[in-house]
Amino acid sequence: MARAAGPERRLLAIYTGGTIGMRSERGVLVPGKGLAAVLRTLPMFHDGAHAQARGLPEDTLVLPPACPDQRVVYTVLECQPLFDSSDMTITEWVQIAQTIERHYGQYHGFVVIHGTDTMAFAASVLSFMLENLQKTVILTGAQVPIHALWNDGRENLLGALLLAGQYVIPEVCLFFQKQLFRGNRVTKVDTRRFAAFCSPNLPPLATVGADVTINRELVRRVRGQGRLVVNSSMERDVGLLRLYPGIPATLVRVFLQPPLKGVVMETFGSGNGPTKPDLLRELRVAAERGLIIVNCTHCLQGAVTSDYGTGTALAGAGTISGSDMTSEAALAKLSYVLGLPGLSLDGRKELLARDLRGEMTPPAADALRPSLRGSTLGRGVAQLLSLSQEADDVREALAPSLACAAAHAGDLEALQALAELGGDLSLEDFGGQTPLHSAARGGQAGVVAMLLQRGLDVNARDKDGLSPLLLAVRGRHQGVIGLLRAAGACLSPQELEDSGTELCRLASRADCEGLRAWWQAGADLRQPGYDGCSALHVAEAAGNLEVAALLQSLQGGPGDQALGPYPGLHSSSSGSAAWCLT
Ligand SMILES: NC(=O)C[C@H](N)C(=O)O
Repeated sequence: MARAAGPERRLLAIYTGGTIGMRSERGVLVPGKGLAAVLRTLPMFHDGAHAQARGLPEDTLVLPPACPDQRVVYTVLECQPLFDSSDMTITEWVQIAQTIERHYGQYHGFVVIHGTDTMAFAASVLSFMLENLQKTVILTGAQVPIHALWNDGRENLLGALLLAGQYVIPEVCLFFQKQLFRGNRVTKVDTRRFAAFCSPNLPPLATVGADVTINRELVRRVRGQGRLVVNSSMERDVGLLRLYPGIPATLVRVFLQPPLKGVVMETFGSGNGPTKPDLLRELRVAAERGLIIVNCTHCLQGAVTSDYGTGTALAGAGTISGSDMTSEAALAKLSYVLGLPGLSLDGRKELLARDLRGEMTPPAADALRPSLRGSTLGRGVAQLLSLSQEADDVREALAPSLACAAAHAGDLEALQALAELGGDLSLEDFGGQTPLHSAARGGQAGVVAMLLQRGLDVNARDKDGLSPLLLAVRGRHQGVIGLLRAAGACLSPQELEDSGTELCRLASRADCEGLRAWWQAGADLRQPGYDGCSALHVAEAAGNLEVAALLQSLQGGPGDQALGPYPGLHSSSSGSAAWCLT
């Protein structure tokens, strides 16, 4: 974390709605359009003379100077429609994350103007969706509209803009009433007071008074150079169940039914609950069915412990500890972890037990990562994870090779752990291979799907010029070839030209599987070899009728049957028309 350098700091302010811009209509507050126009009239939010002298575009606002040699310049993107945050869901938060992703290169930081009612949920969800964040993202809003005479909106928004403009705090934060909190640690605690939020288990990252005080030791460090990844495939079938004295087991049973995949259970005190056998049985049955139940305390402060028999009984029924997470953070984390492709149930539970974005105080190291201890590779990753922050250089040097090894072995858990560590899964190992090459060579379809979803270059070449597709063809990994082709992989002109000789060799060996793999990758089976003969010539000359028949049936043209969107890869963009930024 550092004070940001440079004479001009550009910010994007994404206005989603909330009280800050609301107007009264027929006696009730509703979202109001035109926040940028209001800000333009307020001297604390816009220095018109400077904007004119600089020739800044019409839609760009500039703050008066906070320090002599730096200006914070910002653009307000107004969402359409605007929301009372009570109406917001993961769909809208995914769109905010994607907006940040689209504009990530153009701006130094981001402010999200949001209603306060669900701001703690929004901040938690965004913190998990935005992986490898290297820029400041601050959510803010108000209890009273900004155009009212006495309001908190001006101070909150100005503070958020100044902090995001002047400091690099690479986290999703929430700024309210002079305090900058880690977004996934907050909860709304007051319906009217300006101090609407608190962060019960983590002190503020910064406080603003006459001076700005940054709690440097609390701010998360950027790990690795990985590019921003937006995890938009969040699981929506998650729920929140608050226990109360005497809650009937039948009610719990109904709540835990499919399609629910994960539930945050708010319990008493330090994670305790009723130990009635019928209730424990319902929990056990659901957990055995694969439902993940995270135990969070309904107390504002403190953590789930194993101090009481009534708490360990819940653990015995298959619930997992949410430590000191807020329910908002636990729900968001559950949605994130369940949305990750290809992980085993144990792998998901392990991620839930681990501190991923600073959302929990890390549990004791020996309680962590049981499944990572299962293999040599997993042990290596577990050791890397436990290295102190000073060992970042070592970690960065080893991560690409470990990622390739994990991809080749199909070890999704180890890969996910590396990604969580800030490891850039698109980095090459010493041979120039990315984990996608290794997974393709190893025929690991699950890993290939996961890496493609993270946007790895499908046509990357290693130091020998080999692509993942060619490696999958050589290994005859049909599932992988299909995934790569659907994501846009194609053989290069040189590979297509060289394929003729290889096809002839396969035909001479009657290797039907190999021929099919080339066809599936888009090769033209009529391509002649070095001597001008095609694979069909070779098969006929050898009298191999089965191979000849196969070639005749396939050689109508390259195998394009796999082309078309790979389900899941592009799904996140669907529905964006329903909510867009103007
Ligand atoms: N203070 C606020 O912003 C409350 C409003 N109902 C909202 O969440 O949008």
